[in-house]
Formats: sequence, C-alpha cells, structure tokens
Amino acid sequence: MLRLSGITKTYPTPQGPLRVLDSVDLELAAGESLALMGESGSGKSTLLHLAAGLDLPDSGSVELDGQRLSALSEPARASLRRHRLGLVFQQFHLVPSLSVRDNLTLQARLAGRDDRAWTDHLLARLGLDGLDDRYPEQLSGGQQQRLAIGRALAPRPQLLLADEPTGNLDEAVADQVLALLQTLIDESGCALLVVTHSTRVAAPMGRRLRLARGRLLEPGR
Ligand SMILES: Nc1ncnc2c1ncn2[C@@H]1O[C@H](COP(=O)(O)OP(=O)(O)OP(=O)(O)O)[C@@H](O)[C@H]1O
Repeated sequence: MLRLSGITKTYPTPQGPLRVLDSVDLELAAGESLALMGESGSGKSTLLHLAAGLDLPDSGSVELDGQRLSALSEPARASLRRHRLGLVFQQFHLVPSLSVRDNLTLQARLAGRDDRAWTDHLLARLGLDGLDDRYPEQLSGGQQQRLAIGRALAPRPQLLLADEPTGNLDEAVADQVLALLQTLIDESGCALLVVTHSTRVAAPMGRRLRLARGRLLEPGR
C-alpha cells in the first residue's frame, strides 16, 4: 500500500543543512494501522508530507499502491491524493462558507465518489446528523475534528494520514474522537498512519515506531 525506501530529507537552514530523515524505510500494508511517535522536531510531519506526496525526498522513493510519487507530475500526485488518500491535520482546515454536509462531501465529490448512503452513515457515526446545515463556526472543537475525519473518509480512501488528529482537543473529547476514528477505519478497511506525541493515541494502533535522529526505531530503543 505505502512503501518508503531509503528516504533522506534535508532542509537548508541558516546554520547549514539539517538532515531530518536519514535512509528511512517504512512499509504499511492495506488495512494496517501505525503510530509514528518522536520528539518535537524529530521529522514526523516531514515524513507524513512525503508519504502524501506533498513534498518529495532528496533521495529514496515513496510508492503508493506501486506508483512511485517522484515519477508523477504534481497534478498526477494531486489526483492520486484525491482518490487514494485521506488527510487529517491538527488544524481542521474546514471550509467556513460550506455547511457541515458540504464540507463532508467536498473531497468525495472531487474524487467522483459522492455516495449519499456512506455520507449519511458517516454523519450519524460522527454524531453530526441533524447538524447538516450548520457551518463549521457553529460547531465545537470536537465536532469540527470529527467532521474533518469524516471529510477525509468520505471518498473511501485506502490510506488515512493523520497528523496529531486529536492534538487540539481535551482528553475526554480526544478519547471519543480516537475511538470513532478506530471504528471507522475498521469499518472501511482503510490503512492508518498517525503521527502523535500521545501514548494514548498510539496504544490502540497495530504498530508503533519512533523517529529519532533521522531514523525509525521500535519503541523503547
Ligand atoms: N521547510 C523547512 N525548512 C527548514 N527546516 C524545516 C522545514 N520544515 C521543517 N523543518 C525542520 O525540520 C525538523 C523536523 O520538522 P517536523 O515538522 O517534521 O517535526 P515533527 O516531528 O513533526 O515536530 P512536531 O512534533 O513539533 O510537529 C524541525 O527541526 C523543523 O524545524
């Protein structure tokens, strides 16, 4: 499903080049869940951006469903993202001028996969049924985050990439959102790569890896 091979990424900084990822290998099979942990600045978001083809590595390859991202044009990578990936960030990035339902279906429509029954199911699952006509500013933080998760899952992606999906929520709401995310992932058979500082978020994932000094390690090493 997702394969990163020998990924190296260096950023230029005033102090000289900063090597954030150093020959990183990672494979994620269909339906698998993986938590990527590590200290602030260890390169977790960088890895997630590379996995999504939002940025390209200096060397090494990222393959999504057997397609090498660096061999694709930017529009082709955007199309692949639209059809295969769901993205959830700590900032919800909802569209303020669109209703709850339209926010939820936006990505699905762009991917040509707007399925009313699945949308209704998601709205109910997310506890947002009855709120279809509201706008994001009329929702609580937890509701907005649930909507962002629903939007990512609406086109039925094969892989969900989530960067601190509960980072903006208090613990009780975060637990609810997390349980929901897990249920929806199980229902849809989607693989999940979640970047998190939180051991609570990481605990239920099938695998946990830690990024340190540019390398991926098993936890505890
Ligand atoms: N565009 C950039 N230019 C220069 N340095 C960058 C750039 N993007 C990230 N960095 C640096 O690369 C390192 C890794 O950043 P990254 O955001 O991937 O870390 P992270 O593990 O996700 O951190 P956090 O947990 O704080 O979000 C940091 O030292 C950061 O300052």
